[in-house]
Amino acid sequence: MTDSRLPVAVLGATGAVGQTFVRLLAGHPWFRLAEVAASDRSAGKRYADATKWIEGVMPDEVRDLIVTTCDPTQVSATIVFSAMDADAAATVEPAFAMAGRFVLSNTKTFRMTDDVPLVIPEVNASHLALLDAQKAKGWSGGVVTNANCAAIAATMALAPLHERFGLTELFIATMQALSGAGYPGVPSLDILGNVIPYIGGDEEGKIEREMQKMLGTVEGARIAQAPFVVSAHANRVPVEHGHTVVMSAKFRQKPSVSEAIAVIRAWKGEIADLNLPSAPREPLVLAEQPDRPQPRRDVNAGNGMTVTVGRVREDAIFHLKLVAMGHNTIRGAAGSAVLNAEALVATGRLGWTPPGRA
Ligand SMILES: NC(=O)C1=CN([C@@H]2O[C@H](COP(=O)(O)OP(=O)(O)OC[C@H]3O[C@@H](n4cnc5c(N)ncnc54)[C@H](OP(=O)(O)O)[C@@H]3O)[C@@H](O)[C@H]2O)C=CC1
Ligand SMILES: N[C@@H](CC(=O)OP(=O)(O)O)C(=O)O
Repeated sequence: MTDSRLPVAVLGATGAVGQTFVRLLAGHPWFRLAEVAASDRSAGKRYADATKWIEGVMPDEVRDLIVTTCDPTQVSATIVFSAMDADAAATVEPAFAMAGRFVLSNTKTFRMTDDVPLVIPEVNASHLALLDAQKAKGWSGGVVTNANCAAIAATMALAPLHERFGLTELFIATMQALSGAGYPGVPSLDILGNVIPYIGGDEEGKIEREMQKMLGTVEGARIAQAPFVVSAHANRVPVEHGHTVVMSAKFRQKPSVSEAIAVIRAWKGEIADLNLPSAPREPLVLAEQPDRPQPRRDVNAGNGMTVTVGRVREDAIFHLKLVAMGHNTIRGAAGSAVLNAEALVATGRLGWTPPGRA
């Protein structure tokens, strides 16, 4: 039987996020993982030999693929997921876009570039319109990015409140899981029984900048950022998966706790009607119990694509405080990029219709 799914590629396929792509794409109804690429160190090897597989069992269909370099002359897929080292992405991702490919990138490199959309489809699928502006660079493809993993969890929780009440000030402290640091990541003797109040690579700066872009609006060839200020504290904690963010927020119009809860419960987001394969039935869930969300209990909600919110209550300095938690390598990274690709396809930007859709 012929496989009518679209062949796709993963750049940085041997890394921690790359492996999450491989797991999420195994058995995907629209996409078939056909090509894997990584650094010169891995190129030419079988994927199974080049990769130190971290979680579960490596899918059979990828084991014997030969790893190529991250070069558009070596990779033929139109949809290319990028989980590359951020410095290498600076030249590689534009080269793919120039060669007519659509790059769905996890890296920080182009997130804040004016004409590059920074997308959580439920929050701002409309920002994909920026792809039209990228044509001015001579690109026949394009680059779509997803945000920092902690910023994604926070933005999803705040999106319904911002839409209704207008966020003005946000204080946020994160408790970020170890898988966010890649593999082998933080040495065990540094993190066991410990909390590290610092995450390198300007983690706090990314959280303080990226949310305003995601919650902004399209204005021609750029995004008019949402006008709120953020103060972030990022911490590494001994949790395997799941970034927890505790937040205090102030709004143009002060919501009561019950209004805030009602707005969060009612929120479905921008893509509810598109029926995308990776979209969870509920992008946001409000936990009933007073001691949730917790990574151990809630991280796999919606196959890792649901963000769980809890502890919505009054704040004596700001207006409201709340907690949100999401899977950092699924909703915070590879799962979001796959959902972005599904949104691109479903909105007709590839001119390709997936199997089973009219
Ligand atoms: N971990 C997380 O939760 C998140 C990570 N990200 C981002 O995703 C990206 C990948 O992160 P992560 O998987 O943790 O990192 P890893 O270090 O685990 O993996 C990096 C990948 O990039 C490849 N690579 C390194 N240098 C080059 C190069 N010069 N040319 C081509 N490929 C190269 C590596 O290949 P090789 O094996 O051959 O060295 C490997 O496949 C990073 O940009 C990170 O910031 C984003 C959101 C969340
Ligand atoms: N820095 C994040 C993971 C990451 O790579 O973030 P970014 O994609 O913003 O570089 C963490 O440690 O949990």
